[in-house]
Amino acid sequence: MSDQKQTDLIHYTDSGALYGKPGLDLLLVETLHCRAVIAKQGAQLLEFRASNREPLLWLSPKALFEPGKSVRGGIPLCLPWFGDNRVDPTRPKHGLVRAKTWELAGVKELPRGEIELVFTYCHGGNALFSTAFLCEVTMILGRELDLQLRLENRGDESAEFSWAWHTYYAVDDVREVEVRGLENCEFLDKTRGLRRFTQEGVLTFPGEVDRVFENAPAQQQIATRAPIESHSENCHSVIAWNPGAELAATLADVGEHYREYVCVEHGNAFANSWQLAPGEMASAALRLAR
Ligand SMILES: O=P(O)(O)OC[C@H]1O[C@H](O)[C@H](O)[C@@H](O)[C@@H]1O
Repeated sequence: MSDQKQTDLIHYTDSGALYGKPGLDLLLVETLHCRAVIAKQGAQLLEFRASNREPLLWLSPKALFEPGKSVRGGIPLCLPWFGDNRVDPTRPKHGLVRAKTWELAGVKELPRGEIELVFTYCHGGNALFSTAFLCEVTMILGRELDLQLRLENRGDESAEFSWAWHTYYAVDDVREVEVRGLENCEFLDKTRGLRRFTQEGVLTFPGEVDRVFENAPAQQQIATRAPIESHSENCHSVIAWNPGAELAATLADVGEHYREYVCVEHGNAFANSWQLAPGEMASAALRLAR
């Protein structure tokens, strides 16, 4: 692919130019198939919309674009731990990589016109997470969205990694959304001290919902106007979250907008966390379509 083509399809821009809030470097991808915006911080997809389709992702109108802080919306990647750190809860929630600047290691136009972007982040090992690791995220931006994760333990001891693609889907009203594909599955309820329950029927969001499904099925459907299909490979945990009105009012970058999204996150957390030996590599994938 020529450099010219590369610059035609990908624009290097920033959050000041796109959202009127300077702070983060962004990539804007516009092709016949789709439009996407990605922050180099966290390799975080902020927007994705297939041509003539509804936007897949929600980006908060109150989002902040501050270096070192995850942006509210799109698909932040939580890694190397999901949620509170189990050893030391004072460590940042959801791990480290969502607030770090990643390297754009590859850009390719595929034969059918999809754009493939490869981002890498290398952690050297520090007081927050002692094991060194290499993380690679590949995004294939076409009519559908394909995400792939490769994670390698580069340390000299075995370590536990828990992680999730923390996807914020755009919906008309979360109170009318149904998530299908989790019926009869057990979940840990984060709003009730992580006690275990069984999901009776489809999952709905009448108020605050924060549920961790371990050993979850590979496919879900978010039933709303213009339904969303998710298909994962080697992602055994699904986390469903919406804060509801009361909790949202305490989140400066959500507030009254909580009805506009639902999070259905895919990864490997809690009982599904990855234990990787030195030099061991693991991978997973997620395909999303609307
Ligand atoms: O506000 P954040 O750190 O991005 O976390 C947002 C949410 O992420 C996950 O869905 C967790 O299960 C929730 O407990 C958490 O509130």
